[in-house]
Amino acid sequence: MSGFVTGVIPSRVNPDLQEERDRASFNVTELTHIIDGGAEKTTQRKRIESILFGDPDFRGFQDAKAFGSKSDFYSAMVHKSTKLFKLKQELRWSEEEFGIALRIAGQGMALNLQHDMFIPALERLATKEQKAKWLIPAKQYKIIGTYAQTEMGHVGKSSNHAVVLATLIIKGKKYGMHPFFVQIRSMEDHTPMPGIKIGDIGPRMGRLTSDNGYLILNNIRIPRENMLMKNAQVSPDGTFTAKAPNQANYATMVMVRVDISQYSSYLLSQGATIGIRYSAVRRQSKLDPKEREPKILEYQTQQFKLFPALAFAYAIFFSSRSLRRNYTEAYTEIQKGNLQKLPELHCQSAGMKAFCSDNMLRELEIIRQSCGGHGYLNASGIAMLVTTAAPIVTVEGETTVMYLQVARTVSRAAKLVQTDVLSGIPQHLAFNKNLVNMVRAAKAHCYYSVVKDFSEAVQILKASHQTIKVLRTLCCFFAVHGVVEESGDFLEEGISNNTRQVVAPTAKPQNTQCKNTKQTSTKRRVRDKERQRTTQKHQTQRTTHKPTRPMGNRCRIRTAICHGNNRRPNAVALVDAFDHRDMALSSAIGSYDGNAYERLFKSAEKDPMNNEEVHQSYHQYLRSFIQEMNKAKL
Ligand SMILES: Cc1cc2nc3c(=O)[nH]c(=O)nc-3n(C[C@H](O)[C@H](O)[C@H](O)COP(=O)(O)OP(=O)(O)OC[C@H]3O[C@@H](n4cnc5c(N)ncnc54)[C@H](O)[C@@H]3O)c2cc1C
Repeated sequence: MSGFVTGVIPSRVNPDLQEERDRASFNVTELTHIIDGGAEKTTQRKRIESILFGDPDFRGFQDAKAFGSKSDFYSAMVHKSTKLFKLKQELRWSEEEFGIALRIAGQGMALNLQHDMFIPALERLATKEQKAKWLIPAKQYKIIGTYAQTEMGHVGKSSNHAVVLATLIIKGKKYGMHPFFVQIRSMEDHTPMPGIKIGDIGPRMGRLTSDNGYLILNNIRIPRENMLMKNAQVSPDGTFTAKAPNQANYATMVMVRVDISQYSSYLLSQGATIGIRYSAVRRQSKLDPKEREPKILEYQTQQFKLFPALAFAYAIFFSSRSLRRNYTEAYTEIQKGNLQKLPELHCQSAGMKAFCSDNMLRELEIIRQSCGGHGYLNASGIAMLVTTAAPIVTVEGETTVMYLQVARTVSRAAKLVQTDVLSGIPQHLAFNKNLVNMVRAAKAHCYYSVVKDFSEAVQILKASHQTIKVLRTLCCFFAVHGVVEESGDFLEEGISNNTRQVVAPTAKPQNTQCKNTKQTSTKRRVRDKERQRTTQKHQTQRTTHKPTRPMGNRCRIRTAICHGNNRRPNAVALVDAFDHRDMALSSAIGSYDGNAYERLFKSAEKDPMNNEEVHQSYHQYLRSFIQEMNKAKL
């Protein structure tokens, strides 16, 4: 009997989903181990998951997420955060274990900034003596802190201390932004310190659980010793000495950008799991009038929506893991006083932060729409992912601004600015005139880097032939997807004069695709040299060119990708490999057993609106209104 009627969720896996799993051509557990970083890391993660989801306080939050006021959410999250901090101490979790717990325990934890920014800022910016004074109490949760760089958006209700980034002025001379350690609330009763105005930033889109606040410092005197002086010092007589370039003061932001890149792949992998599992159990409309309604995953258009998202999730995963390695290496050097790699790291992390979060948000919204009406429900899990992801493109460096930082080192964009400057346009105007091209160049550069990282990761992977084959196919798909999406640029640049050149996969699915991608990137390398020579020719082509119907070709290529590579059989297995527990996904339509409708119904029943058959508003307003209308003689 259906769970709709009995209110019971079947214990069996939905046969439609099982059918997809049975088709997989590779070992899912092997890929899970690769994602976790080894079999022992999978065991470690599962142990932490069991601790967290075995605790009713963490389980109960799944419902609070769906029903409740902003204040309820915040309270639930403060409770959850403090509980997690205590667990860290009681179970003596390492930083790595705690990082896993933070990722799994949920998005938007109220006190996340303590570990995301406050402690890292003290670690990176404080002197040895300052660390003894503030870092140790922060790690013991004796003080709760935030990181306040922009005017609004940091922790408002929870924190009692802040690392404030402010302009240092000595005797009227400005020395740039520097970090200061400031007490913002009383340690006795949590009231704001004199001269401090602090509060919640107000209703916002999603993120109901996090504590975003405003902070105003009015005539606050911060003692000289409270400037975090690892990178620059001010002596009692006002002498300023810099030990490192000012960029070093943004080391915390670089670290957070690396975190965001990795977190983006995590959120997108959750979204892809929900979208693909749901599409395997949802049947709708007719393809063949004689057959039953197909799974929506059968539709090419549905594959168009979901497979790029899946490829992005894997691509960003491998690339951000490589960025993490680079960061760890560079940070070790930085700690030894060698700051040589800092500018490169700054640029890399800015580009990856923008690329990963930007694409994650776009793909999540596509997945949400691919779930039809249920994608609109909180119970789907996907709607919550979109609102969680939305501010990530803005925090720690807004996407465009980040891309522009990358563009400053992209040679083609620099040439465009240079050409304008040489023609007599003032530099700032030349810069502004080329901003759109610069962002496009930065995006292309980032896409290329992610493809490169992904393919290098697959090349050195020690795994079975089947698993490597699946990942290689996914990597090729991701590369070709980028070419297709930007086919206009490829045509314009003369890299391809007809996008049909990359349609070849239909004939020879995987190898030909890789070859074409390789050819394309080789052509890209020689593009700059050729560009000047061919400019004249292109101009002639553009004016005399017969339209090549790029949109038609674009569709054909995407069809070829989805079909030719025959990736469909592995779609469910590829998302299963992320191994998201149902508790972590918090999705009625994306659960492992695929019993979407029963879970949706059960979730709707939990809505407090359904506690009574007849809502109080009927007695208050509706009944009298209906009666009045019935009496009225019209
Ligand atoms: C949820 C959330 C949490 C946050 N947490 C913190 C926190 O803990 N600590 C903290 O200090 N801050 C925090 N912030 C603030 C956040 O860091 C900033 O909002 C972010 O850096 C963007 O800056 P902005 O709001 O000033 O946007 P703006 O810089 O004003 O951007 C607005 C628009 O102008 C464009 N623009 C700006 N500059 C340029 C340029 N040079 N060239 C071209 N276009 C440009 C942008 O592309 C964008 O389209 C948080 C914000 C949010 C939403």
